[in-house]
Amino acid sequence: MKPITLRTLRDMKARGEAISCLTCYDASFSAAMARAGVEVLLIGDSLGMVLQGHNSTLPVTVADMAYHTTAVARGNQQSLIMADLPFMSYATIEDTLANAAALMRAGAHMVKLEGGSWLSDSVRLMTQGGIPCCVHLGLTPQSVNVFGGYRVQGRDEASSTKLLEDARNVVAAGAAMILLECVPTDLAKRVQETVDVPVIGIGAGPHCDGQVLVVHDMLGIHSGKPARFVKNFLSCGDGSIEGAFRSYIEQVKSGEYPAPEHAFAE
Ligand SMILES: Nc1nc(=O)c2c([nH]1)NC[C@@H]1CN(c3ccc(C(=O)N[C@@H](CCC(=O)O)C(=O)O)cc3)CN21
Ligand SMILES: CC(C)C(=O)C(=O)O
Ligand SMILES: [Mg+2]
Repeated sequence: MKPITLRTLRDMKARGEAISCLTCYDASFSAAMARAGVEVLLIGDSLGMVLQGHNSTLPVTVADMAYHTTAVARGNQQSLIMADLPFMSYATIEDTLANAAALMRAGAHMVKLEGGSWLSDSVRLMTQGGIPCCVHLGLTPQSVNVFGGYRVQGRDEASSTKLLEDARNVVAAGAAMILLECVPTDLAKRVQETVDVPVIGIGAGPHCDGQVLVVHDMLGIHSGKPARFVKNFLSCGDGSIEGAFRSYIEQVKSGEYPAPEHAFAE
């Protein structure tokens, strides 16, 4: 099998084949996801919550991200590996370039940052320097204290217009992918139609070019009430973990997931 690249993903968007993405933090899960055929593995800063036990992603460091990225990269040669730049590691251009470079040296093929139009200069410089970028819009968990909780974003006219503008601007600056978290289904559809790069969604409805979930969530490991977009795929397959990954890929590609109950209608 040929390794998945950004070209593969752009071709998938063009022919309407949904892209599957899961978070991944270690070599064993990386190998299992590659065997199942998950196209994109995200070393998410959600590891601060699901691995480290913090109640937000803010304590995660670049060293933490690099450590897990190294492990995931060793686990497989097939999937596209994307790593989150953690909280406050991209507040200045100098920090952004140095920290993104550290994640690329650790084995990432691209990095993801949370924000909007203000990231344009960083995105342009990283892309020019050889670091493809995904910009995460909507519910950006590193801003939980600004939002006052994990709330759906882009629900009113002003914020949905701004989100669409942000998507246009970062793509014009060179962003190779957009990730939309917890936004109304219709807004995600407008973004997907507007930009010519793949749009991956979580709690963003069925019209995105692909879907992502935190692996712990889709295997049924969560404390308390899971978010609306979470579905347990361990109980969908043959009971094995690789079976859960295969069920996830199948349901993302067939459109069975996400169903309306996993999305925000408005
Ligand atoms: N295990 C885990 N799964 C995740 O998806 C995840 C993390 N951790 N950590 C980092 C962020 C935090 N995320 C979250 C956390 C909570 C909600 C949540 O409770 N959302 C409400 C929406 C409430 C509203 O209507 O505004 C929901 O019901 O889904 C969403 C995303 C997504 N990320
Ligand atoms: C939830 C996904 C999109 C993420 O950013 C993470 O796992 O950190
Ligand atoms: Mg993240």
